[in-house]
Amino acid sequence: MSATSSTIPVTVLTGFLGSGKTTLLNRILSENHGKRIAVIENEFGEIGVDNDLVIGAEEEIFEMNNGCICCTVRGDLIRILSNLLKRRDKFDHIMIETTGMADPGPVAQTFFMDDELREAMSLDGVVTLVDAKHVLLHIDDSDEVKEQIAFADVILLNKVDLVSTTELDQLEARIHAMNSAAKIYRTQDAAIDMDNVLNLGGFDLDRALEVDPKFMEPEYPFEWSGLYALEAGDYRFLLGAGPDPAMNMNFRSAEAASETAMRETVEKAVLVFSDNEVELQTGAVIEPSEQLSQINLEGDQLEYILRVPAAGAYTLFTEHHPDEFEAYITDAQGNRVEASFEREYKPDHEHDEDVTSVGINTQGDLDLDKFQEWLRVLLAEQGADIFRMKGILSFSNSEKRYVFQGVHMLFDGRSDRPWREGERNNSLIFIGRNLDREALNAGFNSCLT
Ligand SMILES: Nc1nc2c(ncn2[C@@H]2O[C@H](COP(=O)(O)OP(=O)(O)OP(=O)(O)O)[C@@H](O)[C@H]2O)c(=O)[nH]1
Repeated sequence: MSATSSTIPVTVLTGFLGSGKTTLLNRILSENHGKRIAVIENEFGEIGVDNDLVIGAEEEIFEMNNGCICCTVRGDLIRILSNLLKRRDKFDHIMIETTGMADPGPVAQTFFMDDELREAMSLDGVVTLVDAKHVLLHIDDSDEVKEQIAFADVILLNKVDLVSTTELDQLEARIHAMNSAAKIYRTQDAAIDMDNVLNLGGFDLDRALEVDPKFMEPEYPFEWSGLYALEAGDYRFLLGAGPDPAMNMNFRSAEAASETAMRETVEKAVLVFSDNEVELQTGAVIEPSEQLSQINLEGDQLEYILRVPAAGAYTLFTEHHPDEFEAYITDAQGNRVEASFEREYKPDHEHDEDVTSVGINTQGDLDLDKFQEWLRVLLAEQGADIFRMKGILSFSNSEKRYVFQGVHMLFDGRSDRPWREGERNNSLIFIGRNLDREALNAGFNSCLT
């Protein structure tokens, strides 16, 4: 129950060496946003060179010089923050820059640990700078880079001038697969509206959903569906070479040519995709059915026949996005037929990362005791791997929303406003390493009354 509106917001700034942290800090300190910011630098080595690079105006800069790892830093940080508190009338916001090599966890944890600090300060957000040009050199073998991404509430994909849009798209997709709750901005010289990095107000579920309406969705065995209004007759489904030698698909009839009708077929298609597939070679005829077809995609120009028995609405579900294979449909005259509605789904096989996020979105009320016990055991066993968790919960004994966030084993929550009519719901997200989606869902569900 510590976070109140009178607490001082603290932003933790992370990012690998050279990613642009100092550049961002300089902006924050020189821009006229009306906030007085105290900056704490957590520097490597004996002399904090960055101190000279930061354009300090009225802001005070404190420096921690004792290296970067874990507990020593935390002790030092608590001491500095406690000193700052004695002068709390002098500033409105605290910014902590961590070293490029550090896991931001211990720094973020500080605000959940020390009683005095919990009363006075609240973690407003973790902002992570990512060097769009160089991050790929480190992302595979640096735990720090993964942790910095996983901890972030906001990610600045910086140095966009040094890479192509395609590279940026790929990088953003990869980062997003690791931390689906973070808001990602593309920046050059860390140019960003201050409102996007300061005063994030902890975790805002609406914002997370706005970032990715799919992040709370279950994963699907297909990536795409399209609804077509077709006449009776044969259509050609044409595909070029893609990244995979074969792909599962299901062609089925729909109730009507509407988006709702397409949505209604989704659960049925999920069942079909869990069935055994029938392997088909190029030229094969596919009729609308409950059959899962595995179409062979070896070759540059492939074609399957979609045989439509009667005029009506039909849905095509494909394991991969048609764009990956430059796939499209033509009628008998060779005219391209476009889908009336399309939808993309979050795939369940995209995560090549050991760091991922698991979102849970469930109706129903939680039993407080059961939930506390579940969380206690979960964090005792896997706290080291759970970097962040955030959520809004509905407890059976309360009329108010319960908002919480945590870092590793430590977490902090509070009741906020009353639930509105029809709004009660539980939504939370875990971001971490080796997360077991099914076990988390099952464990959470077992706490419902
Ligand atoms: N091309 C390009 N260079 C940038 C951009 N942003 C920052 N830089 C440059 O990258 C270098 C590193 O930026 P810093 O802001 O010092 O990075 P840092 O994260 O503070 O670095 P460390 O303190 O070493 O961890 C500087 O020379 C910046 O001028 C950008 O968007 N594009």
